[in-house]
This record gives sequence, structure tokens and C-alpha cells, in this order.
Amino acid sequence: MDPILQTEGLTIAFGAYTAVDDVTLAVPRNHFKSIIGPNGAGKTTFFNLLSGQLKVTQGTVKFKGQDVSALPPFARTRLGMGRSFQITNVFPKLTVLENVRLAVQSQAGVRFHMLLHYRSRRFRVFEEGALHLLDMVLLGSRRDTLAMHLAHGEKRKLEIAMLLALQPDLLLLDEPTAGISLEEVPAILEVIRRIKSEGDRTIMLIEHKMEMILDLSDSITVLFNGKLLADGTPEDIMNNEMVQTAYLGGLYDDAVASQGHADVY
Ligand SMILES: Nc1ncnc2c1ncn2[C@@H]1O[C@H](COP(=O)(O)OP(=O)(O)OP(=O)(O)O)[C@@H](O)[C@H]1O
Repeated sequence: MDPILQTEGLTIAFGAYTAVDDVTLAVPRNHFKSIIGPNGAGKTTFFNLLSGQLKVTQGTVKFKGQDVSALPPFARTRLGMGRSFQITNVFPKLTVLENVRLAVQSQAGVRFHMLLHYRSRRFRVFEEGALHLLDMVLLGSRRDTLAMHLAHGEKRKLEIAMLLALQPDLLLLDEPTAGISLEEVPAILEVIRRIKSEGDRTIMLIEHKMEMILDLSDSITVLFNGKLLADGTPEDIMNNEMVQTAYLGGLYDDAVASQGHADVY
């Protein structure tokens, strides 16, 4: 089967600095790929090139066989690419359920009927879809809580539910555990595990938590100084001498320790 995503010589330069440098990669459908690398390796910039937030300097991004390199982010979203921070319309004064229902409605093209009658059949269909998503992200018990009262990790789960409402075939998750408390990390891991176990979408994950990456990934790509240093199964990567020396060894630990990511592996 053709890969869902392919990059060919993907490159972006900011002035004289090349942040992503000639990255060629193919991601199969329904695959789970993690992107790792020290701070500043180019991981988020790579995602920005995939989702269209940044324009490529050179190279191409193909999604479902189509060259999307010149398409704006919304067009890539429409084709089935979902990126977490694209959710800008979390309404703080609406409940968790209302937020997700509106996202489900919006995906169905019912954008301007916020006041659908709650007894109508369409309303119930949207609400059932939203409840399913809330169960999936372990927020069922918080359905009636106002979004503004959620803890940080719960907000992250709400964002993931709203992203899933868009029914993306490719999900780009950029450090979903960043900034949340340690106690909330296992729940986020469980949510991602559940999404993966549905088996019907491709997931790309940027994370610093190695135990999470090893738990979830079918394959791991290592970026270093903007270049693709290695790409393979978790076992390949953990046993790769170049990765050990350049990244999992001293260099990486120093880099992350200075940024406060002490939990690398
Ligand atoms: N818009 C920009 N203009 C100039 N430089 C940029 C821009 N965006 C990113 N960079 C630089 O590109 C490099 C890669 O940054 P990026 O955020 O992609 O790294 P990262 O691997 O995601 O790091 P982290 O793990 O800390 O999130 C950094 O040196 C950053 O300063």
C-alpha cells in the first residue's frame, strides 16, 4: 500500500540556518511513528512543514499521494491531516461536552446552527458522537464541566477529542505531555494508546518521554541538527550505535538536562 505521507529532500532555511535539512521519509498508513531528537533538532519545524504552517525552502511533502507542499494549513486539514494546536476554538464558558459536540457538528458542515434543538435527531447524533470521543479521551465524567475549569492535562485531552472530531487520517501530536503534571502523564499515554488501538489512523508523535515512545511506536525517526540521523524500529534505534553516541549518550542528556527534560529515558 502507498504510504500516507512522504517527504522528499524536505528542507527549510531561516537565513543561513537550515532547521530541517534534506529529510526524506515515508510513513505507511495506520502506522505509529515517533520523532525524537534533542531540543532544537528541528522536530516542531518538521511538523510545521508537514502541516503547512511553514513553507518549504526545498523538497516536497506528499499526503495521500498528492503533493501538498504549496497548500495552506486549512487545505491540508481538509484532506485529513490533524494537528493539535490547530484547535483554536475551545470555548472556555461552554461545557466539555458542548465543545466537542460543536466540533463534531462543524465537521458535519453544520457550522451555524449552534442552537439546534436538543430533542432533534441531528442534535442527538452529534451528541452521541461527542460522547464517544469523550469516552475515548477519558473525559466522560467531566462532560458537564466548563472547559475553563479543567486541569491542564484535561484540557489537553479535550483538545485531542476536538481534533478527533475532525476525523483526521493523520494525527500530528507535538509533545502532548508538555507542561502537564507528572500524575497526568499516564492518562495521556492511555488516551494515545486507545486512539492507536482503534487502528484506523496514522499517528506521528513528538515526545521526550522515551518510555512512552517505546511503548507506542512502530518506528522511530531521529532528527539531529535538522538532519535525519536514523529511522527504524524501536529496537533498531535503541541499538543504533550512531544514535547512542550522538544522541542517547552524553550529548542528548546534556541538551535536555539544560532544558529541564530530565525524564528522557
Ligand atoms: N521561525 C523561525 N525562525 C528562525 N529560527 C527558527 C524558527 N523556527 C524554528 N527555528 C529554529 O530552528 C531550530 C529547530 O527548532 P524546533 O523548534 O523545530 O526544534 P525541536 O526539535 O522541536 O526542539 P524542542 O524539542 O525544544 O521542541 C531551533 O534552533 C529554532 O530556534
